[in-house]
Amino acid sequence: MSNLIIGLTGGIGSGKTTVANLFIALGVDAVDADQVARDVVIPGTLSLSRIVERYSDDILLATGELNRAKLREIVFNNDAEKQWLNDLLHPLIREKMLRDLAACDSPYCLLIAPLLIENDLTKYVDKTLVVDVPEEIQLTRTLKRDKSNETTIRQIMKSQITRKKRLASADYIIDNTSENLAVIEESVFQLHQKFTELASN
Ligand SMILES: CC(C)(COP(=O)(O)OP(=O)(O)OC[C@H]1O[C@@H](n2cnc3c(N)ncnc32)[C@H](O)[C@@H]1O)[C@@H](O)C(=O)NCCC(=O)NCCS
Ligand SMILES: Nc1ncnc2c1ncn2[C@@H]1O[C@H](COP(=O)(O)OP(=O)(O)OP(=O)(O)O)[C@@H](O)[C@H]1O
Repeated sequence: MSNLIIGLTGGIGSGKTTVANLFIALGVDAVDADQVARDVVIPGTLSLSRIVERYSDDILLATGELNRAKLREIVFNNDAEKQWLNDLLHPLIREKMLRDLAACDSPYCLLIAPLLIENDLTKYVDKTLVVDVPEEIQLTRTLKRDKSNETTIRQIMKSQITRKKRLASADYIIDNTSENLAVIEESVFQLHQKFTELASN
């Protein structure tokens, strides 16, 4: 169990994974809620059967895995379906995430969670680190990365807390606007030293 848990959050496409990978390269253990969300719907799980019951086999890829792109289009364009999926998955995600966090043993560890503030997961962390970029950058980077469309991405952004409220909940902020990775690496390194010191006190 680590001495200190840092909650790393940010809106869709803000750069949570990019920033988290820089901490991981420095030897920091991390639990990624997006990865946990994938783990709880692998073939053979009860949750995947519930999803198939609701949307039929059409929601699966030929491999039997969840067609995530298809479910993304459904839930982020229909609030009731999004609520149904959140109610199904969030308790399972929370349980596995807490188990994985207890197994971390670097001096401090990261909980990477896009909905850290929205889902009141801040109670499980000691400090909140927000990865921040302007909304237009979130949109352009996500569109470039995913085979999605602008309407869906804007819907996802709308279903998350506003940038202003997220920043107001932050103990620390990483500005991820620069496209020069060395700049981001330097911010991460400064924070790593601060967190290592906090964890040793
Ligand atoms: C709908 C799904 C299958 C789409 O999968 P896809 O691979 O396209 O996206 P991925 O899971 O990588 O999520 C991408 C980003 O979308 C945003 N996002 C995902 N789920 C949600 C949600 N329920 N509410 C708001 N934003 C969300 C986050 O910023 C996340 O980082 C997937 O997002 C999902 O299962 N969501 C429900 C579980 C959840 O809330 N996951 C977030 C971590 S707690
Ligand atoms: N500083 C940066 N400069 C240029 N591109 C970046 C930068 N940071 C991240 N990206 C790119 O932007 C996209 C989104 O970044 P990333 O996947 O790290 O965000 P995320 O917050 O984890 O996203 P999601 O919420 O969707 O899981 C990726 O394609 C990534 O390579």
